[in-house]
Amino acid sequence: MVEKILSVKNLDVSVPNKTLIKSLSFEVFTGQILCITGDNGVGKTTLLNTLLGESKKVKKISKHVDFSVSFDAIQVIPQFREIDDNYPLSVENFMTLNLTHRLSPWLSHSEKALRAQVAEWTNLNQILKQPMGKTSGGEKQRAYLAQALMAEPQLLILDESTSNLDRDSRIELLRLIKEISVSEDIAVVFITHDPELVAMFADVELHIQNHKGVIRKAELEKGIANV
Ligand SMILES: Nc1ncnc2c1ncn2[C@@H]1O[C@H](COP(=O)(O)OP(=O)(O)OP(=O)(O)O)[C@@H](O)[C@H]1O
Repeated sequence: MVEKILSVKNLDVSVPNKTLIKSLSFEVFTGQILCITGDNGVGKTTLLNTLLGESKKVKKISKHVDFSVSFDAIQVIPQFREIDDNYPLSVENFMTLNLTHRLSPWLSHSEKALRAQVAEWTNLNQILKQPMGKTSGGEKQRAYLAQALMAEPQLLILDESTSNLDRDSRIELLRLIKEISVSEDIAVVFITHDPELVAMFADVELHIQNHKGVIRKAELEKGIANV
């Protein structure tokens, strides 16, 4: 069932002494990918940080930002991070690194079952025992996605997470995310500069220009069928 996860109404996005985006309004729903686009410096990452700040507040009194989920239900996958070639942790151990509610050093049956499910979704089964340092760029981003999915999020946020990947890996990552968002009812917010990915995968595009956000529908008919 489609559910509204976030509603933003007339929000001003600012940094000290400067308003970057004025009176921004949009909504985010489960099973959908919202792409946020716009030139460098228009305020996309600042918008994201503003929203995350609101989601952390215990008393939700903002007139402008209404989350139907708590901060714990939100996972962020940032831009590609450097992992040293000698980083020894295996892909499967990396996936469970952030499980916070563990009472013992061992995984429970349900955590193992979830890890197996997530490894299948993210196409990591063949490399679970491989050290993260020996994985490719695309495999690393899928491992970050898997780590985020282990938290069973309702909202997944990707900030330029594909920018260091080659075209095939970018498309594969987004195709997986699209499938998972639909099957697991996860809302996705994807900040990107890549028009091809927007055309293929966005359900809605929020384009920021001249301090304003404009909603554009992606041309879905050009979409996944052509991949
Ligand atoms: N804490 C801060 N104090 C002052 N200015 C800031 C601060 N944080 C960001 N800025 C400025 O605000 C503007 C928007 O930055 P932001 O990173 O949100 O843009 P962006 O749209 O995500 O850009 P990019 O596509 O390059 O990542 C930039 O000019 C940046 O220098």
